[in-house]
Order: sequence, then C-alpha cells, then structure tokens
Amino acid sequence: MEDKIHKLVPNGSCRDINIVVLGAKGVGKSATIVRFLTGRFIGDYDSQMEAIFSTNIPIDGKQYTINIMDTVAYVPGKELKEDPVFWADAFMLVFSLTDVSSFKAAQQMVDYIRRMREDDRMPILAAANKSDLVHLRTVSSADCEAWCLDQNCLSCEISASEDPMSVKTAFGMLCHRVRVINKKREKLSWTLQRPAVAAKLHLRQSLKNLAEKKLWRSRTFTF
Ligand SMILES: Nc1nc2c(ncn2[C@@H]2O[C@H](COP(=O)(O)OP(=O)(O)OP(=O)(O)O)[C@@H](O)[C@H]2O)c(=O)[nH]1
Repeated sequence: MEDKIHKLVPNGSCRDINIVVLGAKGVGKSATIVRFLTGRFIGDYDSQMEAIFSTNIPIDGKQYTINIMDTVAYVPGKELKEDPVFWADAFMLVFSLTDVSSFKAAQQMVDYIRRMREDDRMPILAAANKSDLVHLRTVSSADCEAWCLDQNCLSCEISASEDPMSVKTAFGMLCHRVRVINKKREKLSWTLQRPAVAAKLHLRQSLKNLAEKKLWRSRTFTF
C-alpha cells in the first residue's frame, strides 16, 4: 500500500473524485468511511496504514467514482505527507466533538493544506463526529461554524455509529462542492481558450506593460 500511495498522481478525470480523510487519533475516520461505503458501523477498526477505497455514486444526476483515502492519525506538530495532500480533490477533516484537541488538530491541518495547495477554494469539509455523545461535547457548534465560515470550509455534525444519513450527507455535500468548483474551472478554461478572449487579454497585458514602462521612465528621469 505504501508503494501505491507514493505513486499517487493527481486526478485528471472529471468523473473521479479523490477524497482524503484526515483527523487526529481515534476521532472515527475509519468508522466514518466504512459507514459510508458499507452502511455498517464497525466499532473497532484496526488500521495502521493508509488505504484507498472506491465506490460509484450519483451526484447531481451523474455517475461518479469516489476514491477515498483513509489516513493514519495526524500527530500535532508533525507535517502531513505531501503525496495525499496533492492527490486530493477534496478533504474531509474528522474531529470528535468530545475532544477539543482533535478540533485544534483539524485547524492545523487546514492551515497546512491551504499553504501547500495555495488554493483558497480547495473543497474541505470539517466533520464533527460522535454527535451521539452530545452530553460529552467540548466543541460548540458555534465555534466550529464560525471557524469554518472564516476558512471557507463546509461543516456538519455526524455520528458514524448512530446516524448513517449524516455520514452520507457529509460526503454528498463535499462531492457536490467539488463538482461546482470543477464546473467553474472548466468554464473559465473554455472561456480563456476562445480567440477573442485571448486577444483581449493579450491587449490588456500589453497596455499594462506599456504603462509600467512609462511609469519607470518618469521615475528614472526625476533624479
Ligand atoms: N460514540 C461514538 N463512537 C465512535 C463514533 N465513531 C467512531 N467511534 C469510536 O471511536 C473509536 C475510534 O474509531 P476509528 O474509526 O478507529 O477512529 P480512527 O480515527 O480511524 O482511529 P485511528 O486510525 O486510530 O486514528 C472506536 O472505538 C469507535 O467505536 C461515533 O460516531 N460515536
């Protein structure tokens, strides 16, 4: 599996969505993935390595292949592996709403992802897991929502153990976001390829260069 992970290439197909699931230790990453893929809850899932699982689902009426990577637990202060970060079209950051340190770890991971990918629109969903343990909550919905809004992340509360629908909805929201962003990108690249638009952009750039040249000359001659 290590080999497979190292040979990961970014997704080129518009009908495949690569999702990397990240989170601190014991937050329920594997339980969430297994629930989504099989509909079942497995209480103790022993995973020490990354693994990729695929499934086909319809999104907005079209069939997609979703490749989901389960990762090893994030250790605060340690950098994430680069390959999964560049392979992903989207990230699901799982934390436990009973464990504030796992929420802080999720925040660090978002910073890291944004820095590495240099893309503010990279789809990220923060999933507050274990909502069945709401009486043990230490992360408030308000804090989570405010942070997600600030970071342009989607957010939701899920329970891998008790609420299969919440898990399905979380993956659905994330895939929908990927589709919307990909559609916008496709439209933009199509527009930029049109000769009239390319000529206009070229003209604009030439005028900008000319203006900068003039400015430089006027500054040089003032001395
Ligand atoms: N109450 C409750 N327990 C959960 C839920 N999801 C997972 N768990 C429990 O949390 C523990 C960790 O679940 P895992 O799915 O192994 O978590 P993980 O993040 O993959 O763990 P690591 O791979 O060790 O980092 C297990 O004992 C699960 O039974 C949930 O929604 N509610």
